[in-house]
Amino acid sequence: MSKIIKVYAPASMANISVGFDILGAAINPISGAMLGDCVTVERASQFALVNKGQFVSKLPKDPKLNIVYQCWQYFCQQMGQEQPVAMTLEKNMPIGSGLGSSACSVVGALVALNEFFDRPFNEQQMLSMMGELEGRVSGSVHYDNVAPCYLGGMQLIVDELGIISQRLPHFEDWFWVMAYPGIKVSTAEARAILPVQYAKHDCVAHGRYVGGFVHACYTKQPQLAVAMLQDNIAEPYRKQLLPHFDKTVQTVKQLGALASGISGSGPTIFTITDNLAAAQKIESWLQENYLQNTEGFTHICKIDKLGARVI
Ligand SMILES: Nc1ncnc2c1ncn2[C@@H]1O[C@H](COP(=O)(O)OP(=O)(O)OP(=O)(O)O)[C@@H](O)[C@H]1O
Ligand SMILES: N[C@@H](CCO)C(=O)O
Repeated sequence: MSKIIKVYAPASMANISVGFDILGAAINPISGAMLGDCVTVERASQFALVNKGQFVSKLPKDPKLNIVYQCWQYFCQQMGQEQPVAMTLEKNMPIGSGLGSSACSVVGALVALNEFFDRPFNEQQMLSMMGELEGRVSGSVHYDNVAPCYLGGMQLIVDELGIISQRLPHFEDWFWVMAYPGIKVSTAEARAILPVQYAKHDCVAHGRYVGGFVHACYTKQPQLAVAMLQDNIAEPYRKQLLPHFDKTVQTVKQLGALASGISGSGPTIFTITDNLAAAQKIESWLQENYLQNTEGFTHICKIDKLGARVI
């Protein structure tokens, strides 16, 4: 029987307000819906890529610009031999959503290829390849979508001593209400609007927030963690790209949100609560008020502990 590998790569939220480019988590809707891309690899005499899925029409028209094609090329280059395969991408994630859409395709493609060829690359080599590919489409190498999408859980990018990312403990009882309004924000553009330099007091505050959040996760202090979830690096500059962000944050707080922020570079927002009834109330309000068109959606999620997996 011929070998076929199919991999599911979950959506992720980068930054989580407090960790610009260094913190991210994979997410999983509690409804059981699969929020992520799937990539299939099988043997072929020449390379082929078939695209399908809800957001297939949003992919670049030139197939060589599809990041999945570039993943295959780069993977073969790193293996030192060109190996033709037939790949299928199920593009279920909207592009430019802040849910790590390109990361889903990159991670799905590289994990499927690595499994298909009996794992020529180890975890750190894989992560490094994923960062390189993500960097090609988003304007700079950052691991805060690819690392959680690949490894699952909440990931802190350390990138020292040969280790790119390590898992942080998270609060199991938190619900993450995700709302994608249906409009596109390009990561490269959302990066370009950020300042080149920050004032000393902002750097000090940022260090306090991210240090405090990591400490609170390890010492299981949810209240402190919530207080530390502040973004003084990206949110003040990016919120203009999102529909009435300040009013949305204010309203969901009144509905029971513990904290809210921009998922990745937006326009998806996340809202945290430890209460399912409040999560449902917030979700309904966001559906009515934050979605801008029929492509928008909401999901109540938990952190996905598994990351990319063969299905
Ligand atoms: N398979 C693919 N999936 C997603 N984007 C792709 C793919 N192939 C090529 N691209 C291109 O990569 C770019 C991805 O843009 P961008 O980084 O803004 O989206 P994103 O990954 O959805 O963002 P975010 O990480 O904030 O969710 C787009 O220009 C898109 O056309
Ligand atoms: N950390 C990246 C994530 C992009 O999805 C950014 O905020 O630009």
